[in-house]
Amino acid sequence: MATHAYRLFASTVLAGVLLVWLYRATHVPSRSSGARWWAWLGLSAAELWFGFYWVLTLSVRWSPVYRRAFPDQLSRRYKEEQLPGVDIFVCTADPTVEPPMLVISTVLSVMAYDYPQEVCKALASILQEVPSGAQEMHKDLTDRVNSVVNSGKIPDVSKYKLRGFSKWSENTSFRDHPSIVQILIDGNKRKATDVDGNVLPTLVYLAREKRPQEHRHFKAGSLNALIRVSSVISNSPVIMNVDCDMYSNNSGSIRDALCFFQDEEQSQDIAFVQYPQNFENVVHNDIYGNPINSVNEKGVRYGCPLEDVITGLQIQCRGWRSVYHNPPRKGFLGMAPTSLGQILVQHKRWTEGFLQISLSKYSPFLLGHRKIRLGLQMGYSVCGFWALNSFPTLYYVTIPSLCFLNGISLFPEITSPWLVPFAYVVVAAYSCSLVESRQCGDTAVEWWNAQRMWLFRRITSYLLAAIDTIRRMLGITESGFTLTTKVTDSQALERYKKGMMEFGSFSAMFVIIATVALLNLACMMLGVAKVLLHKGAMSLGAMFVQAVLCALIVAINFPVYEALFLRKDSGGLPASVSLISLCIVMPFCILPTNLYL
Ligand SMILES: O=c1ccn([C@@H]2O[C@H](COP(=O)(O)OP(=O)(O)O[C@H]3O[C@H](CO)[C@@H](O)[C@H](O)[C@H]3O)[C@@H](O)[C@H]2O)c(=O)[nH]1
Ligand SMILES: [Mn+2]
Repeated sequence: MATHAYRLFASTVLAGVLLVWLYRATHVPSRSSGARWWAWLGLSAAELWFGFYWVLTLSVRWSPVYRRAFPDQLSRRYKEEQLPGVDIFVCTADPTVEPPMLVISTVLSVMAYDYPQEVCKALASILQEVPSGAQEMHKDLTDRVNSVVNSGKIPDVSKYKLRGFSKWSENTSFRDHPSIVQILIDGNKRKATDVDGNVLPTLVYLAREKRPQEHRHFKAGSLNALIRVSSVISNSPVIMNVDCDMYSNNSGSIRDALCFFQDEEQSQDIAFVQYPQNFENVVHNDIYGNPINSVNEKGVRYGCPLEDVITGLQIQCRGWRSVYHNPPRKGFLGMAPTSLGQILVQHKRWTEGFLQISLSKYSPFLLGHRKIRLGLQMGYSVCGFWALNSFPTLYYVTIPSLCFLNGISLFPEITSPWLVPFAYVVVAAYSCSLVESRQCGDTAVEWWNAQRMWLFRRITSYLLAAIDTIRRMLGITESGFTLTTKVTDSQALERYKKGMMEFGSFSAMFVIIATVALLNLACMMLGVAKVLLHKGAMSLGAMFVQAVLCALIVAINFPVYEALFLRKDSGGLPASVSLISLCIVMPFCILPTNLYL
């Protein structure tokens, strides 16, 4: 029922989009109008893209599938010893941005799964650059781990017990060391139990070999190293991958996932089950509009910072299917970045990875041709083309406002019937997004914050990702994996909890954000003043849409003005950012349009 209602609604929006395109095509101003003609052309291109992109997004809403696991049925059908072995991989790459205590908590959480340990020998592998005493559950564990991290040396007592760690000698370094494998708990040899007598799973520590001249292939390299070790130690048929910042929140998740893998009808085709990325540290009315959905899966490809997506796509193209499982009790809880800079950098990495995939032979349309359904190809492309949204969005939040300032009208007048499709498309699209947010449990404020982040991401992360992808294709730069920082300083955390946006240091991304915000503020104030002074309020009719658009951009940018002018704390925008954006905005306010458009 809901699906049919959505399809009907989507058809009306499509009609609106077509009418908008029709208006653009039939009302083109004469070439002699100069600036207006150019601005019109750009706006038509932007709207053409937005319409096309909206059609792509239909694919993920057209026929949704809802899954439920019945773990009781699983227990009824399979005896404990018939259940397949499961190996759990936890990767970590850098002890400064990923504190070992965080990694240890994640490892402990996955060791606590409700799953027959004797049978499955759940292998929790830690891939870590510095040694740590992960299995020691003493009350002074934190101190000891931290002292190992700070000194970079393992105490002799551990060396004696755990000989693998002795390979961390004076001569090894972060980027240059042999493979180190240490079985911390061996479920095979003796019955390893915790203080309460519960059986513990096998726990293995692996630091893969690293040499300065060899490419590490980021997380994909880690996972493949873990797969090799696991094939020797346990050779379990099922692998589970958890990021070091994503701890288990439900001891039943393995059994839930197995319901799909063991399903009598569908299991033959199912290669991976993914759980959504949920975050624990997100506060009420989160300023950044988290959570961000991503995936966890198995099987790994190199050559792209989005190893998960490219591998998942390849698996699908080989005829396998996947399951997205989003149970009411969250399977995993992770750490969301709590500063704007971190979030934007994380999104830049994702966007760049997606665009790389879309432009390569692994593009969902090329690789997936005749192998996966069109809907799935489109679904992949929704993220695949994130980057391409940057140019039309940047255009839409600058040019109409500048034209407003200069008295150039680009939209139907307030009295024109052509205004209806524009208004309908915008109101319909945003109401739909608000309803979806509310259904996911977000508050209206969170939705509003998410719209702001949507704008920021498009004009910064997406834009820089597009530019860097072009640079990479020209051979100027190489792509990298910028780890998301998992430590936040306490003052910044306090500000986050109060719902303040964290800017802080200088960044080109902040310059773009501040410039767009300032430009719109200037256009709105000067534009309204001009209309009132010279032409009277009646003339606002021709500019109505642009005035509203400009005012909305100003409204959504409120935290930016705060950070530019009002805030005194260290999370505000640095003076250098304000200065540069002012210097960019000034000329546009003074010069007549004909000179730059
Ligand atoms: O060179 C690297 C870089 C990262 N990692 C690990 O990869 C995981 C994810 O890294 P993180 O910095 O937390 O990135 P996120 O953006 O939070 O991760 C999302 O995006 C990644 C792809 O970009 C996916 O691999 C993740 O599953 C997904 O949660 C962590 O366990 C890291 O330790 C490595 O092992 N080696
Ligand atoms: Mn992460």
